[in-house]
Amino acid sequence: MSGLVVAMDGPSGSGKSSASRGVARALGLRYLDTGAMYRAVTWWMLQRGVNLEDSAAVAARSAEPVLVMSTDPDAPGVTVDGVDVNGPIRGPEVTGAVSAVSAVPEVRHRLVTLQREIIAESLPGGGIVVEGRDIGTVVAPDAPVKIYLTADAEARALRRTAELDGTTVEAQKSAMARRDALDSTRKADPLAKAADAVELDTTPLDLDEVIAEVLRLVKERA
Ligand SMILES: Nc1ncnc2c1ncn2[C@@H]1O[C@H](COP(=O)(O)OP(=O)(O)O)[C@@H](O)[C@H]1O
Ligand SMILES: Nc1ccn([C@H]2C[C@H](O)[C@@H](COP(=O)(O)OP(=O)(O)O)O2)c(=O)n1
Repeated sequence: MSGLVVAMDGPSGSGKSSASRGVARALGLRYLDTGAMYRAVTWWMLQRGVNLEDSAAVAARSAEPVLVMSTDPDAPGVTVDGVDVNGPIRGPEVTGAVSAVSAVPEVRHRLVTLQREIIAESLPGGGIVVEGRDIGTVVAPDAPVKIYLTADAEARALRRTAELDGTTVEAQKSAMARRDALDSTRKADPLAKAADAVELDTTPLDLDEVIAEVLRLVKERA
């Protein structure tokens, strides 16, 4: 029995996680947050004192962290070497370092392999909504539904600021612009819209409207 894969890509704050979880819930699918995987590896590298400026040092240890993902859209999460890291991976230290770690080809190769295994395991149960930066282009290029979410920089910064303590819209805007630039220009698997992805600008939409539009696209395409 074949299942459905919905690929959801886009920059930080475009609404990927919220929309993907909502769509997975509505369709009874699993949900995979690939950004949490890059964040968890980054947390592990920082814990071990690996010099993140040295891509060879990151590559040399990239096979060590053992990640276990929860794909329940009501309780998503990640453990690394058995440690629940769902709090720390959202902190400023990991957020500031994750682009450097995710630019290392060995890290990407390992995580893309793991992501494809998780996708394959979900198919007999109906399928999965997978969100990240390279899902429609690299991880699941055959996904029948590919969405590229965007929102303008001000809206994305406002959304992130509302989630985090002790930050301002301006600080978020510049941190997000820096991360977008690093994620977009890396050689391996850059943030890019797949040619066959549908672009959805979420700036004027609330979350329910975004979910409804994605569900409409799933109905039309899958
Ligand atoms: N369409 C929307 N309108 C307003 N706020 C939104 C919308 N989509 C998501 N949000 C809020 O914006 C924040 C970032 O959304 P998230 O789904 O984490 O984005 P991403 O995964 O792309 O970084 C969250 O607090 C979320 O509740
Ligand atoms: N498929 C993916 C997912 C995330 N990444 C990288 C790039 C991002 O800056 C970080 C963190 O991703 P995450 O989706 O958690 O970021 P946001 O929640 O959107 O701020 O990981 C990636 O390179 N490839």
